Amino acid sequence: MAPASGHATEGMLSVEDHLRNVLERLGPLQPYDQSLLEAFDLPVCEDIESPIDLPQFTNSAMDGYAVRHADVEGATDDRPAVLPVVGESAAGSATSYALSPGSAIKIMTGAPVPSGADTVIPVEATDGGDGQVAVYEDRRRGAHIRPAAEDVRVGDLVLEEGAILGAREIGLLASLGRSHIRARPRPRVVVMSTGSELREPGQEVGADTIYDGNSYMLAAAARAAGAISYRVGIVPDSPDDFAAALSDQLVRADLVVTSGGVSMGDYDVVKETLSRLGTVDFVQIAMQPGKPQGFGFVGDERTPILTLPGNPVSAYVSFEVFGVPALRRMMGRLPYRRPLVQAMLAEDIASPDGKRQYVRAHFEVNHRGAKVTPVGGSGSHLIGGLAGANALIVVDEDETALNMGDTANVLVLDQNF
Ligand SMILES: Nc1nc2c(c(=O)[nH]1)N[C@H]1C(S)=C(S)[C@@H](COP(=O)(O)OP(=O)(O)OC[C@H]3O[C@@H](n4cnc5c(N)ncnc54)[C@H](O)[C@@H]3O)O[C@H]1N2
Ligand code: MOO
Repeated sequence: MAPASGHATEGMLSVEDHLRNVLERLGPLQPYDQSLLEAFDLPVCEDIESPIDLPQFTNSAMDGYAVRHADVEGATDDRPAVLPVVGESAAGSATSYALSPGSAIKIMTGAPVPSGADTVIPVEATDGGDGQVAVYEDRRRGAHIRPAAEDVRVGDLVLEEGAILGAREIGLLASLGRSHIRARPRPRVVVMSTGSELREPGQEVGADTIYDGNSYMLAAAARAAGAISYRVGIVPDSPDDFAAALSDQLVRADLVVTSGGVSMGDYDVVKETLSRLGTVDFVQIAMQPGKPQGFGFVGDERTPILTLPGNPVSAYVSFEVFGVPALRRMMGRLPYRRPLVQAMLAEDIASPDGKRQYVRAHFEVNHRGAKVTPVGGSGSHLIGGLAGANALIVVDEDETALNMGDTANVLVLDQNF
């Protein structure tokens, strides 16, 4: 075998090239009418114009009495305005009253204001009477009346295509009478871990077996990115088992994510099995961690598949760098990638030339600004250190060192974007 020669990153693709390739080959999923809550946190795929006014009808902001302002003007404790109570308007009661001069109608919060009334006197400013009411305090004309259409008018553009459906947007749509909304489906991600050394949490592990942390981590990371995820039980390092498990899963997958079996070993089952199909490219990326990667399509439906390396930190970082943008592309959610933020570096960092390094770190904002501190070691197996991090420092390909006090680019994990 020829000895390795030339630059350490010769033959490797850059992170940017691989990510571009993934994003170019994926398209957004087809939108459909989803029930409102299903569409939570998804971008809406239509402009929404209001079909109704909000408020729909002029209504009371207080429990009290609907009156004509002229009939109560100047009322005080000593000289109350006494009016006959000629009816009642309660929220949800369809009765429509007209108020004749010199009378009052009892009214509840949210109930339609009778025509002829221009002011609501809260019950606290009266004796609360039924047959007749003594009003002890004046209010300005129009007090406690919520006019029809003061908030939203029929035909107003209330949400633009692409807006994210959060609690407030969903509340508004329901208030406009929308039960369904056009949005892309949440991608269904099937996560598979390969490795004959793996065991399920809860089972016994022996001297040469380990727990399958990756499939749990990646299934959780997919959910955090807004997807639905299904975790498949451990698949041993056998091409037949892997091919069978994969083909069983395709029916429920918009994206398959595997971990393990993509490097140079004798039992690298993912690479071995999928390379034969010719539809998945296995590449080496100039990044650390996360060097061996694969992306392509499998099955009759050409389901996209991301094959991530098995080292836990490599799998996590790879999912953050390639998986999260892939899912956001499928959801039609911009921006595809987590924005970088700048922070003051609290320690020196060395980084390999020609590779982009993702350094586990702790990010905080204090009174002096944003600060980031590397945590744990750099080994790709250090899941304990990974769990202690809340950020990744991104050291560019052409940087071999960053010094304490430098401004570093940081991916702050777990933040909505
Ligand atoms: N000769 C070479 N060896 C390796 C290279 C290389 O270029 N030449 N690359 C190294 C790098 S970098 C990485 S990353 C790993 C990737 O390996 P695989 O994707 O083939 O993964 P495995 O060999 O199956 O496992 C690697 C490591 O991770 C542990 N693992 C795997 N799956 C899980 C899981 N579900 N939960 C927890 N831990 C898991 C596994 O036990 C191994 O320790 O290859 C290097 N080797
Ligand atoms: O790329 Mo591996 O991901 O360095 O451990």
